[in-house]
Amino acid sequence: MEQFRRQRTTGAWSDKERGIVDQYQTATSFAQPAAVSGSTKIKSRHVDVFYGSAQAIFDVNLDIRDRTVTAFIGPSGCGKSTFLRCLNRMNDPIEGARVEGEVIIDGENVYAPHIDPVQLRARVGMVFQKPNPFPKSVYENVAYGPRIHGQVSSKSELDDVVAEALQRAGLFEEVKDRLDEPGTGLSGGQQQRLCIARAIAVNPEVILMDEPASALDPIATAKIEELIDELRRNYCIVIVTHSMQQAARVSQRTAFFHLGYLVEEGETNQIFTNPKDERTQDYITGRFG
Ligand SMILES: Nc1ncnc2c1ncn2[C@@H]1O[C@H](COP(=O)(O)OP(=O)(O)OP(=O)(O)O)[C@@H](O)[C@H]1O
Repeated sequence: MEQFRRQRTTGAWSDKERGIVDQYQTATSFAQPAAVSGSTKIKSRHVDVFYGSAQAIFDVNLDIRDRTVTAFIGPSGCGKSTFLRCLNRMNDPIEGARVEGEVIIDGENVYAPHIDPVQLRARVGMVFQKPNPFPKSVYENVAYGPRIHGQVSSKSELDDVVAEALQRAGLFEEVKDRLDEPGTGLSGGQQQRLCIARAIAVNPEVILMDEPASALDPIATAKIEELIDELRRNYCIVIVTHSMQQAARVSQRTAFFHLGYLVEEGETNQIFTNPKDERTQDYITGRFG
């Protein structure tokens, strides 16, 4: 614990701040001891985003590691979701939205003219705040992606892909006798795990999660967090969260955004216990947000 008791670079912690930081430390149940050793999967370079004439993201340069959970935190409206959507071109369909700069995944700029956004979104899947299963069966929700992307050649192969995705999403045991029932009939937490299974089924490399547990109760949230911790063994995961405790629990790296700028990025422990920038310090200790 001693390493967490050092002074921050911008001055000594007050007792109140120290208490808050200690809470993050206690909240950190499984993510922190993990190695933060994944190679760089995604690089953003000079990314600006505009909605019409209003600029929402300013010159963001960020390296995101593979097999690591990176949390985006920051006050409401600071641009977390906007920047997350840049990573799989989900801003493209928004009228008036314009992205400048480069997002490079495995050495290739995803904004290059030859990139097909639909194929990109299979490689870089997304899970939203509100679970949004299709109005189809549990099975069809998961089978849809592999089928339209032509990734399977027979029904039995599709059955295997569906079962494996449900297993990886920690849902198979709960739904194996309900595969033909509507996905919308599952509980909120199960629906969110179904959406994660749907994302996994097309064999992505990156999973983006925009506040994936904010509509869920604490038990369902805990299951999603455990699942995220499990999934990072195989995927690059980026999660937007309003909960700093959640960021501390699930992520190994954290990026703090403020007013459209990336203020600071680093190991989650460092961001929460020894931030370099006073704005990060003020945010994590609740001075604004
Ligand atoms: N579709 C849109 N059209 C116009 N402006 C938008 C749009 N989406 C977001 N914005 C603006 O861009 C800025 C960043 O919003 P964004 O939703 O990315 O922030 P955020 O940090 O994710 O916020 P929150 O935590 O409240 O979800 C805000 O000023 C917001 O009003």
